[in-house]
Amino acid sequence: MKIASVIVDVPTSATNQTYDYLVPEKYHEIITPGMRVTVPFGPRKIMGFVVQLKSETHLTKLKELHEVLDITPVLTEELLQLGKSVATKTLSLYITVFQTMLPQVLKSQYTKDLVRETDEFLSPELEDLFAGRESVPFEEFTASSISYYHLQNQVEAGNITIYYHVKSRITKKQLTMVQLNVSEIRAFEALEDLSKQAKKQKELIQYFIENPEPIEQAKLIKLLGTSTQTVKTLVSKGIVKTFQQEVFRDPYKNQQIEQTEAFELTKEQSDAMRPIVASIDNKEDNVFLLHGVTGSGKTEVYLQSIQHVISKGQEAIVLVPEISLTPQMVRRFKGRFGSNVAVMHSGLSAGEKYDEWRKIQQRQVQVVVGARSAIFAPFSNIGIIIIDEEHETTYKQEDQPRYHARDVAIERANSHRCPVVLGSATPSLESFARAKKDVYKLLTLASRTNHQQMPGVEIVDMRKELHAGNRTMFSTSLMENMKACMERGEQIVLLLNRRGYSTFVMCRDCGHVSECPHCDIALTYHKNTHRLKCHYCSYEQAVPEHCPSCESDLIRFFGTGTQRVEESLAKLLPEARVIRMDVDTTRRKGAHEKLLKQFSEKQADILLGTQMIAKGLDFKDVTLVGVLSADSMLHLPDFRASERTFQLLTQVSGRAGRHELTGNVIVQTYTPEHYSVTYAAGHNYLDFYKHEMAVRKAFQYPPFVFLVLITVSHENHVRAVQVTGEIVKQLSEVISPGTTVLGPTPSTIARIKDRYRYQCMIKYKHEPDLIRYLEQIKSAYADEIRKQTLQLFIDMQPYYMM
Ligand SMILES: Nc1ncnc2c1ncn2[C@@H]1O[C@H](COP(=O)(O)OP(=O)(O)OP(=O)(O)O)[C@@H](O)[C@H]1O
Ligand SMILES: [Zn+2]
Ligand SMILES: [Zn+2]
Repeated sequence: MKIASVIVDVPTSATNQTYDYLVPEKYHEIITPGMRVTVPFGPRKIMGFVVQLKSETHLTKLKELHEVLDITPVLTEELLQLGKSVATKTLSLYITVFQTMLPQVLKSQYTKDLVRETDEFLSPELEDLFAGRESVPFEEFTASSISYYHLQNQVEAGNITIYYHVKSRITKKQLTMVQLNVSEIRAFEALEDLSKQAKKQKELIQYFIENPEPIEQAKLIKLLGTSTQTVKTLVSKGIVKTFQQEVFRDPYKNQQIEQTEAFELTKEQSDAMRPIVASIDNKEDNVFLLHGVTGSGKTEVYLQSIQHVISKGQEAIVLVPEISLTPQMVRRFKGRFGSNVAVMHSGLSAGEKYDEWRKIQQRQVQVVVGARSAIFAPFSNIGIIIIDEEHETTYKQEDQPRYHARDVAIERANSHRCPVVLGSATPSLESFARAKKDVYKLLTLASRTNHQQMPGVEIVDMRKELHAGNRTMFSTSLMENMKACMERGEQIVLLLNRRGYSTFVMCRDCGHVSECPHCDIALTYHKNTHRLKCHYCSYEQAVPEHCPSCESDLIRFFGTGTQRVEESLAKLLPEARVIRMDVDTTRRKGAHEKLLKQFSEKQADILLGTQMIAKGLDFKDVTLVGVLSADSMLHLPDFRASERTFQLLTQVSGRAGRHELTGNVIVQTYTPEHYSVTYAAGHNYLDFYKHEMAVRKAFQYPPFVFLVLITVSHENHVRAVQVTGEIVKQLSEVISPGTTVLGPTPSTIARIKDRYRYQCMIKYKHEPDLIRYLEQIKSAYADEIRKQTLQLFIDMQPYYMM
């Protein structure tokens, strides 16, 4: 008897367990944990993952599983284990985590084909099935009497692939390749045997004697000025053969990427790299924190460490924050490792993502560069995991499963016995504190590779500007510097820190602000459609002509969107050519890269943008960086507001003067004395760290404590408060004396989509049974949660307090 334990695709806590199914005879030899199956579940047939195989069960009446969907497992043993652990630690469902690990295409059932990958004789029964075709629908296979085991062998030998149809647009691209089918000696003989008239055939054979590698048929024909008929004739004579080769859609194929060579490392760089290499060689799962100022050559250390891993036949995972935002970064990895790199990010189509994933699964690449979810890349022999800009909050997923890529990286590194490298110019306080305690190993790059000075930073007090009668959003100093910079033919980066600063509509007479009728938040004005939108629930309405409250027609837009800065620039500095980069101008695929390319080709003087321009960009002619309003993020109700402000200012300052030309930064602010601003201006991470640590200690925030944020949402205001109160009470009864439970407090946005939101915060240092307590709370409200009248979000180590 063979029994499969299956996690089913029914995302509820009641079904968050394995179900046993009898494995039909025909699957006995092929079924492996990590394969997807369909199983009968109640009246339905649903998808699931096999997590275990066994020969006994305590159950008496077992149903048979319906179908095995994969011929080779889509999740490795290691990923299955990891999935379980992530689910437990984040209080998520197993099925949700498994699906997070896979590309979209594999999350549901698609029709699939068997695709022939060789002209070699397969086996009598498979030849019958293919009957001369290159691919056959999977159903034909299941209807035949061919065993799954037989098919699996052919798949593992690479003779057949299973192809999942996503949509016709995304199906696999095939190329016809031509190759010699005989030995070189036989080819010479064939050349002799051919008559004088068979000139074309002779040329073709001659070509293959000189170039034995397979070549695309279309290319060959063009190259030799020959025809398909010639190829066919030689195929029929058995001298050459053709076969189909799958081409992966390469999202970067239209870009010329120059090959780069390794730099000779500076002393600082090689000092940093030595312990990393030692860890790789000794198979130690150390976590390194590479603290390097902007432009100190962290990336080069990553590249050369990866080279070492590749040469040992191992694999590397590199995480970068939302990679589509840093095409320059991808170019650097592709430039060094060429087609040995898979790239994974949210900007790819479902088909492209699937292709990149398969390159990893089929061991066609040794390196993956990707955003957060690339941490689940199905490599089996990882030699290093790198997380660039480790302080970035995008490494934390904000919906289920609420995992942090850093934690997952450390767990995988432990399984693979390899190092993790966390790199940043502004490490998170958590990571730096761990490095100070020697939990992580600190590596430091204190100077820029070219020994360029860090750029000079001038802080401008915007209150004084206002008093002096300057009502524009540009200080006198910034204006003068921009003009001078343009006269020298150099370039400018202008940062508008828009978060918490969106454009809203206010009545000048009575101060009425247009708010969303379903959420407690001001509506955002969208200029291109001239409408007001809610960013939480997508509600929209036309801009009112009269104030809904006092009938006045003095309705005005407030806040400073990038569009307004652009308009203002056009008035004050008409000669400047401006590229605006924000969510609106980069929505289309590839737009981001196009804009950056234009800027690098000096088709513009000013690059104006939001946070997305602060990171990773490296332009040699940028000598001036202007920050329009440094403090717009400081006043967010979030204990990390100072840290984020410091990080952003440091990162954006790092864009100036990275090459021969010296750089200059102007920071405009209404709070020039704030330590985030002054330490960033002084390029002083260490003193910022000390100051901020003192603040965190005083108010008991991470890294001194761990946090859990529980958010309760209900349509009924009273019930929301009540449930939150009950949770606070229940927790207070069980927790240890050092732990604090705060609440119930209304969330920062107290209502979203007509649901009231209350929260409870736990601060703890050591609470070994916490997960169990939280699970108990979840199950206490399971009924209400299932009916969706109540929503309960539990966020371990939250990054957004809203
Ligand atoms: N050993 C070296 N010799 C010469 N140039 C180098 C060396 N290492 C790196 N560089 C160059 O120095 C510049 C800065 O390096 P890099 O971008 O890797 O720094 P970084 O620390 O990753 O910067 P940031 O955090 O600001 O993105 C790059 O143009 C890079 O090509
Ligand atoms: Zn009004
Ligand atoms: Zn809304």
